[in-house]
Amino acid sequence: MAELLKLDKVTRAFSDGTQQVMALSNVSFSVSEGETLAIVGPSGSGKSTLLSILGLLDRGYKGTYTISDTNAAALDNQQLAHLRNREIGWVFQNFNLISHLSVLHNVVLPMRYNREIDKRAYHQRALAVLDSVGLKDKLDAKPSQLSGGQQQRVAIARALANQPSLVLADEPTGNLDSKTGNMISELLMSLAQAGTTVIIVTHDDKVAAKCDTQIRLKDGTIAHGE
Ligand SMILES: Nc1ncnc2c1ncn2[C@@H]1O[C@H](COP(=O)(O)OP(=O)(O)OP(=O)(O)O)[C@@H](O)[C@H]1O
Repeated sequence: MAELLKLDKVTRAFSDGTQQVMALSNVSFSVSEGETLAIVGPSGSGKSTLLSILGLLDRGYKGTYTISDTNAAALDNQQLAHLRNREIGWVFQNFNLISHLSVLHNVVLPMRYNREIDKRAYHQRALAVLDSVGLKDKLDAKPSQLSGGQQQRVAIARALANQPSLVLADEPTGNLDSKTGNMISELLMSLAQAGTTVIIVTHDDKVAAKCDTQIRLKDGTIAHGE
């Protein structure tokens, strides 16, 4: 499979006023189209920092991040926002659905920021992704009327609305019981079979083991052979 993204010697330092914290040091790896990757490691090892860079939310790093043949550092804020909206879908631990919007309208929302999609196609596309996660019969429900697993499936449908090449999931099973978490991780794995790259930050070894590749961070570097 072709390469989707590549980090080359990515380093991210934060200053707390008196001293520098190296959140990431010289991190290099690449991920292919349709690959599933788990990022694991203890608290403070740099997982969130890495996810922010991969998600084009943080540009304060040194080194090179290339996604879809584009060097992220060469883009201005508007180009970055465009690339983010087109290429990346997010899934969070707490689902982050909009409580006053129906399931259907939560999924339509990201399309409203995508000028490449005709307004007339919104509903049809939302229906198709909701069908693919098994929630076609919950279109008018509000998030609070759904179980945690159903809410996460809506969130996955929303992440897919713009047909991204990359889905970034931050502890997607962290708020779910193990059976529901297993279903959600299987659903995320199935996205990769359709060619979407899936990167999951997780504390759950069972989720990590399902991924093609695991990266273990330790003090901001990739730990090998542990
Ligand atoms: N905005 C910031 N300012 C200062 N230091 C930061 C900032 N963001 C992260 N750090 C530091 O960088 C290091 C890595 O943090 P990060 O949040 O990436 O770890 P993590 O592996 O995601 O942790 P957790 O599992 O607890 O979420 C930590 O030492 C953290 O204190």
